[in-house]
Amino acid sequence: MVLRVTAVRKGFGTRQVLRGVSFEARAGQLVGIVGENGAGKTTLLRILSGDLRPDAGHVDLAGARGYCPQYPVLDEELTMRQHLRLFQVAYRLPDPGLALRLIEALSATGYLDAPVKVLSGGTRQKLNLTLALMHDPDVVLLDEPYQGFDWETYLRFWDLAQELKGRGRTVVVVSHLAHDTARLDALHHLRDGRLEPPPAAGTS
Ligand SMILES: Nc1ncnc2c1ncn2[C@@H]1O[C@H](COP(=O)(O)OP(=O)(O)OP(=O)(O)O)[C@@H](O)[C@H]1O
Repeated sequence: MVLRVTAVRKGFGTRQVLRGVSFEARAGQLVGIVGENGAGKTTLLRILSGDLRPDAGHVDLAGARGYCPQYPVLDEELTMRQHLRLFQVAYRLPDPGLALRLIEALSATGYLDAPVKVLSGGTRQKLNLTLALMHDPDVVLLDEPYQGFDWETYLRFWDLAQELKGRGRTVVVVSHLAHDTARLDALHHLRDGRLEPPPAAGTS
């Protein structure tokens, strides 16, 4: 099992957001987590990414993770290419080849030398997604990854997700909309701080 989440709990002040979240995902699985606004999806993904500590419970994750946050954390003054360069160094990659292929697959090559401050929301999101995927992580954690995408890009996103799955990567997609469920291997609803349906007993 590449990802095992066991009885994760998290609260902010007196508000208990996650009340015992458990699920598992194998290599090559595409898992969706849906829930209403404020259900705790981002909180859960931040815990999986290591950005936030749970109050209780465990996250066991094998390999490298790639985290695409809900809101892009980009420097307005830097270009796309400069972001790729920064992350290439941070990830210690010998070359930006995969990043450039992702930018190409998302039809954003024409914006490589534009500073982020002039980019549209959808194009920022393409960069955000590329930064999460460019080191080819084993577990990909995507928070509303297709927000702002036009229809063509949305379809390309799912092609990318399928390609990652085909190469044995584990992909977790968080969304407030439960559409395109046929593309997923498993779909969990986050409701009242727990996932439904609960994992079947004895599955591994
Ligand atoms: N750092 C924080 N401090 C206090 N409360 C927080 C913090 N982060 C999240 N919350 C609260 O936790 C609850 C869940 O928030 P979260 O962002 O995880 O929901 P979500 O399911 O991702 O929502 P959305 O679909 O609107 O993005 C909300 O009530 C939110 O206000």
